[in-house]
Amino acid sequence: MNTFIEPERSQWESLVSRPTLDNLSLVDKVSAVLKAVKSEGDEAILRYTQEFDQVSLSEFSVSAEELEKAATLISTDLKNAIQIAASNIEAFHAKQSQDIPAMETQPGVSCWRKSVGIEKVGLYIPGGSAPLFSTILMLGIPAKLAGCKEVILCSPPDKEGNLHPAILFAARLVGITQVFKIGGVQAIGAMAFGTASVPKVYKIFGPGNQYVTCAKELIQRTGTAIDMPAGPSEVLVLADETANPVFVAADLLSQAEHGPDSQALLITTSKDLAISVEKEVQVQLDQLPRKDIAAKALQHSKLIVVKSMKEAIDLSNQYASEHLIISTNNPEEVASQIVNAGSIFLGNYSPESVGDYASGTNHTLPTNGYATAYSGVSLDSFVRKITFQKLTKEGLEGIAQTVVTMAEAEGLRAHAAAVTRRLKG
Ligand SMILES: NC(=O)c1ccc[n+]([C@@H]2O[C@H](COP(=O)([O-])OP(=O)(O)OC[C@H]3O[C@@H](n4cnc5c(N)ncnc54)[C@H](O)[C@@H]3O)[C@@H](O)[C@H]2O)c1
Ligand SMILES: N[C@H](CO)Cc1c[nH]c[nH+]1
Ligand SMILES: [Zn+2]
Repeated sequence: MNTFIEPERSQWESLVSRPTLDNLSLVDKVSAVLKAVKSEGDEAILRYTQEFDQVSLSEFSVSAEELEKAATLISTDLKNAIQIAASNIEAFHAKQSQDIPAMETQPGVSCWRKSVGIEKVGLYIPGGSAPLFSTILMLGIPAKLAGCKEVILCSPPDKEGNLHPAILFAARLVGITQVFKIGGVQAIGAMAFGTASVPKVYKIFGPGNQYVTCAKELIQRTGTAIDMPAGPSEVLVLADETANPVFVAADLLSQAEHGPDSQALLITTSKDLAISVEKEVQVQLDQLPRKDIAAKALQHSKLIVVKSMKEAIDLSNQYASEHLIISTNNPEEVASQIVNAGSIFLGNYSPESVGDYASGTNHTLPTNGYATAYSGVSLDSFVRKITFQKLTKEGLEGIAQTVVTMAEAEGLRAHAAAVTRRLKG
């Protein structure tokens, strides 16, 4: 890991930049794949699966037998762990439903709001460098709670042309039956445009690498909605001198191991802590099987020493991290001043990886600074909130003059007439 830095405020802008691929060539490459999937359908998917995943498939669809057999291919311990995580995620997401019962805004004017599940949704489950079956729980459980009728899933095949059995087990657990072995841009294109094998959906969910995230951003222009830009993982640890360097290093590495373009930041008021974390990261890095990936991510990760907790909070808000861990002696007080973050972990015993798997919160979160404007996935992401109103005749009489005055001021006489014609005679 790079040695710590002590920047002035004027240097902060460069600190909050992310390690992104060259945007123009990324967009060109992704657009070309999307265009081919749109015009050639399954044929283009086969070709790109060969090119990007190095596997030749004759069929993308996973059979019902394969889904059923998966339970026999993973350990009882893993099945139990997935079930405990699923139950916590379901409990937390079930609490998120937010209908507004009918209420009178003025006499005789009733308004209410109802959530209705999006009918057709597509879930992208990353699988390039690790089969992230935990993401199925994060997306499949709220989709079912929301009442989405058709839920399909795409994930990249491994070199033998298979999906990891834990992916299939988790899919079956949450009730998903349409599973496709398709990854990357071609998966996003398939779900957005529809092909002979893959149904078209109205909204696409799920995290992924920069190719996947760019494809999601581009298909929005063609009329398919997306959850949000959830790209390469990132974590920011905000710490004072009371933090434990062993825990902090472990947290930084837990996100660095996701991919070479992940980013891990420490912002601290303590130079001693920064020095200890730097040493500890090296010790722990050497013990990791994904050491090479994490080491690449650490090249653009940073240990930042600031002058005060106020500066630490300001810089953290400017960075707008996907995950923020607050390891200070007063984490609630610090958290109350955070306005930009995807998900926050308080105190010394709340490692970010607990949220990745099992505490109950969603791990599909905005990256690359989008936490300034986007929320992570929740039950809300899977519904449309339809508003309703019903007026009595007296209610319309009571509100008529307000509407007519405003409509005439906008020069929209027909709007006014839709009210007045009802009240004449
Ligand atoms: N923000 C979040 O909520 C969140 C959650 C989980 C994971 N993640 C991130 O998801 C990412 C998963 O990445 P991954 O790569 O392991 O899996 P992935 O499934 O996102 O991407 C793999 C696919 O990328 C495509 N691809 C690879 N190289 C390509 C190239 N040169 N040109 C075109 N396409 C190419 C291939 O089709 C492959 O199937 C990581 O960056 C991780 O940090 C983010
Ligand atoms: N940290 C990832 C979100 O950025 C989610 C994840 C899945 N598995 C492990 N981690
Ligand atoms: Zn993670």
